[in-house]
Amino acid sequence: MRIVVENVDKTFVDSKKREVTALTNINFSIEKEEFVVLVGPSGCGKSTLLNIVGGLMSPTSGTVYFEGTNGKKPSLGIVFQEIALFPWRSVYENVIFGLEEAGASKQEQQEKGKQYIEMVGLSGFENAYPKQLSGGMRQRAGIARALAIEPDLLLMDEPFSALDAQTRTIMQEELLTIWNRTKLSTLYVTHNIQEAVYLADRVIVLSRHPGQIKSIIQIDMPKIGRDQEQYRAQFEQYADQIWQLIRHDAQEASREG
Ligand SMILES: Nc1ncnc2c1ncn2[C@@H]1O[C@H](COP(=O)(O)OP(=O)(O)OP(=O)(O)O)[C@@H](O)[C@H]1O
Repeated sequence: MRIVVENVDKTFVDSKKREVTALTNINFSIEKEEFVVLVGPSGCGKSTLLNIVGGLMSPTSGTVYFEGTNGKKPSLGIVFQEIALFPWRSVYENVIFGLEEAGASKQEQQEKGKQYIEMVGLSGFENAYPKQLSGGMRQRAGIARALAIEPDLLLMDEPFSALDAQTRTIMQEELLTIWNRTKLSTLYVTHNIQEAVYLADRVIVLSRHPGQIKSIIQIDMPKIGRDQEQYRAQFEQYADQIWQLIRHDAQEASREG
């Protein structure tokens, strides 16, 4: 499956009835099994673009289409910064939610539920409720819920940004391990450059006012082990290249608060 974003523009009307161009002339694709990261300063339109790709919002003009679906409606797994788990459902019941909705058999629900709870490292917590979990564990449950439906495309909007730095590093590592097993086409939003270089096959750098693609950078390093000593110089080069591209916009964004 390939996802194509073609000539997408998005204009909002703000509370003072002024038009705000959030995105303009956005063109890119997500190839089968590709991990694409959208990076850019605050307000450049990352979340808007992710919502448009996920069909949660329509573009003002342009299209998003899926190739190679054999006429089937593509399925999407979505993980947001603040995972909205159902508080009245246990971890297991949250994880199988999408499978229930899709009408999967009880046996399939049990098998997939077990498989993805194990994959995110939550075995033993099946019967726990969201309020009993730490922030990192809630994100794990949310990821398992998104993965359990085995979606055609995984959309992640700053999934780890509310976590402390150590938990975040661990979750990034584990996400790569999971990705290596599932090979899901993924669109991942972050404003963190290190995270982008660590995870991406390709990084799409957005600029702001209006949000448009400034550059698309292929990360030519092995997917697993980029944090090893031998890649340190290359890693820093990519990070610096991206920082130079967004520096000016990021400074402006921080002045605007
Ligand atoms: N519903 C809305 N109505 C009006 N303007 C909006 C709306 N949603 C987003 N915008 C504007 O569109 C632009 C892009 O917003 P968006 O949230 O997509 O950016 P972002 O890159 O995800 O930002 P952040 O990193 O801060 O989350 C911003 O200027 C924002 O103010």
